[in-house]
Amino acid sequence: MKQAVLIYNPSSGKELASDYKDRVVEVVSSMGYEVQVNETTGPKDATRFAEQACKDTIDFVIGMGGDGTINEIVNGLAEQNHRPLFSFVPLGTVNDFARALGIPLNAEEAIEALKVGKEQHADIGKIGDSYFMNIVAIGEIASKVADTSVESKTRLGPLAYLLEGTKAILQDNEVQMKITHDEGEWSGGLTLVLTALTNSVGGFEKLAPDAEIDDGFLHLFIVHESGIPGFLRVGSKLLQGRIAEDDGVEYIKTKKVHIETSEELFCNVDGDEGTCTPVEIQVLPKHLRVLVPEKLENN
Ligand SMILES: Nc1ncnc2c1ncn2[C@@H]1O[C@H](COP(=O)(O)OP(=O)(O)OP(=O)(O)O)[C@@H](O)[C@H]1O
Repeated sequence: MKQAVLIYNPSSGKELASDYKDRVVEVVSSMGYEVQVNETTGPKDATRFAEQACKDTIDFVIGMGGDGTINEIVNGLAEQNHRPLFSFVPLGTVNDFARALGIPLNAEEAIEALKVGKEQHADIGKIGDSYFMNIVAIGEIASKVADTSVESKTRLGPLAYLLEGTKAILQDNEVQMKITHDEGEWSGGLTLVLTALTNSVGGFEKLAPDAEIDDGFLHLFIVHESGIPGFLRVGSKLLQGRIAEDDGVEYIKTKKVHIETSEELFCNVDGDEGTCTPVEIQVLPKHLRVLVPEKLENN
């Protein structure tokens, strides 16, 4: 019999994971799997469970939790030779990877969608020694968003990100950066660098409208605009899905990027605090096999 492992975080979202666990087991069992359930208790548990699932040559890993849990699972899968088919039920406040993959944001619908899923390849990114599925953001704003606490995210939802981001803009701190990518180099005073794998960032799905989940590229946005007026203009272009056209933004498709900064900055990796600069970021094309709702197949 095929083997599956469910890894879920009981504290995710509005703490609804436990309510959905039994239904996931029921649905995945109906797909012909024997299902083992692993509940996380704290940081990196999901990574350890995912690594173990690979070592046990499990066929299918299902995650349930917010982007933090899904990121931890991807980190557990990424380094292993045997990488099981992967899917997940999103329970976070933002759920960027689910948006990018077309997985329903409603947990009950996402669970039912497993039954009619199709396999698709997905790129992932590597930053230093860890992996991401969605975005690395570097700059004062990015550091602030990573400061948003789990409690505050649960209470305020996406508003928490907006509040923290706005506070950071008001501080108006421009850092010197040197950015080396496949097409050359950029140096100067910068407020924000975004390195995206998908089109969905911070719950907003128009950052990189051209980005496909398996296109083999990092979509690099260098925002060299500082101050509130410039940011508002960049923000309004972003809302229209046209940020790449703004004079205050460079947009480059690259497979690798190296970023050095005049002062050490934390990188915000998939919404959480990651490593510090300097950093090297690269794409690992089609590194994961994911189960997604059928309509993505023809994209
Ligand atoms: N049982 C638990 N109780 C409390 N915290 C846990 C538990 N298990 C894991 N965690 C922590 O929860 C974190 C991830 O939370 P979650 O999956 O909700 O992501 P998130 O990034 O907060 O999601 P989002 O930002 O989309 O709401 C993990 O990094 C881990 O440290």
